[in-house]
Formats: sequence, structure tokens, C-alpha cells
Amino acid sequence: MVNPSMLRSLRSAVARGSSHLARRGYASDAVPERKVAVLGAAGGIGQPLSLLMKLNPLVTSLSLYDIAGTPGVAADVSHINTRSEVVGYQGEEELGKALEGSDVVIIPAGVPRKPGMTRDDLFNINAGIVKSLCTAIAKYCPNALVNMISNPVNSTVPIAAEVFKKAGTYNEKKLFGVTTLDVVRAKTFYAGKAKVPVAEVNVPVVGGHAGITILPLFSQATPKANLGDDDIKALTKRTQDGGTEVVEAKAGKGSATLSMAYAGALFADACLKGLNGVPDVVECSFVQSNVTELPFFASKVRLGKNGVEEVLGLGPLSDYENQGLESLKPELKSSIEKGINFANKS
Ligand SMILES: NC(=O)c1ccc[n+]([C@@H]2O[C@H](COP(=O)([O-])OP(=O)(O)OC[C@H]3O[C@@H](n4cnc5c(N)ncnc54)[C@H](O)[C@@H]3O)[C@@H](O)[C@H]2O)c1
Ligand SMILES: O=C(O)C[C@H](O)C(=O)O
Repeated sequence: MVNPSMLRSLRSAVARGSSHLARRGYASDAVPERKVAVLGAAGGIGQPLSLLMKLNPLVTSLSLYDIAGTPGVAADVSHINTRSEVVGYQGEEELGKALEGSDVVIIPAGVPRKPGMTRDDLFNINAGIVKSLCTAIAKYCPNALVNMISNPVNSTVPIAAEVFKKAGTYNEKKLFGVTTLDVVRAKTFYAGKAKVPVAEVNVPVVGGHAGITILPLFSQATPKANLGDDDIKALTKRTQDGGTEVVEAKAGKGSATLSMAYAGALFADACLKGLNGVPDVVECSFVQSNVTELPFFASKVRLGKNGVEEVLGLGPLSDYENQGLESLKPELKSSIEKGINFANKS
């Protein structure tokens, strides 16, 4: 059932798109043509994400791919009276056509967690799925921006990088691990605790996308609030465990899908704005990075016409955040190496 907050999210997604077009001073048909492909479009994330991308006026062609179920999803979404043409593709033999000409490829394909599992427990199944999808991306749309949602993101992004390197198509500016849901959660939880309007809140979240590798920087949160150390610790823990909170509440029926679709749509919209030359588009994402000694790291990233324009630094950290940063490095390093080794062995 659609609840009021989902409706508000949908309305604001539409409003953001239209007000963006109005601000830029052109009618929707003057915006560049952009093809977005969703791989895993029939899944729990894929369906609402497809809906939200259909609502995005920056998209002209929406390509919905899955191993099964996409004709129905595509037929359904295609009846919505917005700008993009929708085509569904089903099965591996249609993957090439689904990808050809894509500007942005969003990947929510793969299995979700059940209670008691870590994201790394998904590696054995999802690593192979991501590898084969990225092999096809290298072949059919090597210049696309890739938004990786499939878990474990800390390993699937390095897998994608290795696949693209082997194919000779790797461009570090075009590969993104989607960590936007961590930012969405940090903003929501902070607004609740600090009693400030959630729409005004900004909180960077850095590191990776699993447990303690998720490091929200509440010392940089705005609007400023006078929260004590215990509050900051509790907010940090809740943000790090946000995914598990949903997995447990769904009790075996998967992980976050609706909030993830919202977060994935926000991040894809930022990528499209960057491609279209909108200035100062900044989002957190897990990308190739020199911010720490680790080869991939999530931090604020400025998006532009070629993808990543600039990976921004961490800014001043509190002692608590500095400790968190040092504690997350060994786990993040080993998840990255696991991905690299998998891609190079198999
Ligand atoms: N990055 C994040 O913040 C974040 C948040 C939530 C979930 N996730 C991850 O997203 C993934 C998907 O979650 P979900 O809840 O949508 O799962 P789901 O099982 O509901 O849907 C996954 C979809 O992927 C499809 N799929 C499987 N193999 C495929 C292939 N080779 N090619 C194309 N499609 C394929 C399935 O048919 C299914 O429709 C999981 O790995 C989950 O852990 C990430
Ligand atoms: O927690 C999960 O397994 C899914 C996702 O990574 C999330 O953060 O919700």
C-alpha cells in the first residue's frame, strides 16, 4: 500500500525534476536525450526505481532489463504520461540491446540479505552476477556511468573496475558505488534527534557501505545542533545498522527496497545533472580515491560532464570520527581485495 511518505517522495521527485528544468530555462524537449538502463528492473528495488526514473524528466529512454519479469514491469511503467520511452528486455540474449547507447546504467541485480546475514554473505552469488553484467557493459556501452547498488558494494565496485580494466574500458570517473541510502538515513535520523527540518539537513557519509565501514560525519552536519557524545554515538550506530534494521523488520522478505529506490533515483538524477552540465552537483559515493590509502573510498564527489569531476576530501573530523576512520580501514581493505581477487581469478 502506498503511504503518505511514499507519496511525498514521489511528488518531490517529480517536483525536483520539473523545477530543475524550469531553473535551467528550457522546455523538457530541449533537454539532452539520455538513456538510462536499470539491470535487475523486476526486483524489489528495480520496480520502484524504474517508476522513479520514469518520473525523471531528464530521462528520454528507459531500458528495463532483468532475467525475467521485465515485459510486465515495462508495460506497466510505460503507461505513465512522462517524457521517456520505456522498453523491457528479458534474458541474457536481450542484454546487449538493453545496454546499447546508455548514458547511465543502474545495477540493483542480485540477491538481498535475510536476517542474520552480512552483506558479505551475498558475495558468492552477487559477485558472479555483477561480473557478467559488467562484461556486457564493457562491450555494449563502455562510456556509460555505472551506478552499482548490488551488495556487497565494498567488493562489487572493485569487481566492476577489474572487469572494465581487463576489457580496456575502465574509466575511474565513471564507476560509482551507490551509498546514497546511508546519507538519506543519516539525514533522517539526525533531523529526528536534532529536531531540525529534515529537508534542510546535510550530513556527509564516508568510507564504505557495510557496518562499521559506513562512517557518518555528524560533526559536519548542518544545521548545527548541540548534540552530546552519546547522541552522536547512537546516531552513528543507527546509521551503520540501518540496513540491518530493515532486514530484521522485513523478517526474511528481503532488505531495503523503497528507500533504496528513492536513494538510487536521487543519485542517478545527480549523475544526469552532471552529464548535462549543471554546476556544483555534489553527492557522496564509493569511488576510486586518493582520499585515504585505500584504492576505493566513499566521500563527497563533484559530478560533471564526464562523471567524477573531483573527489573531495574528508574535511575536519572529530576524534570519534578519526577513530571510526582508522577502525574501518582493515575491513574495507579486505572487502576491496576480495573483489579484486575474485575478478582476476575467475
Ligand atoms: N547499495 C545499497 O545501499 C543497497 C540497498 C538495498 C539493497 N541493496 C542490494 O541490492 C540488491 C538487490 O536487492 P533487491 O531487494 O532488489 O533484490 P530482489 O531479489 O528483490 O531483486 C533482484 C533482481 O535482480 C534480478 N537478477 C538476478 N540476477 C540477474 C542478472 N544476472 N541480470 C539481471 N537481473 C538479475 C532478479 O531477477 C531480481 O528481479 C541486493 O544485492 C541488495 O543487497 C543495496
Ligand atoms: O542492508 C542491506 O543488506 C541492504 C542495503 O545495503 C541497505 O543498506 O539497506
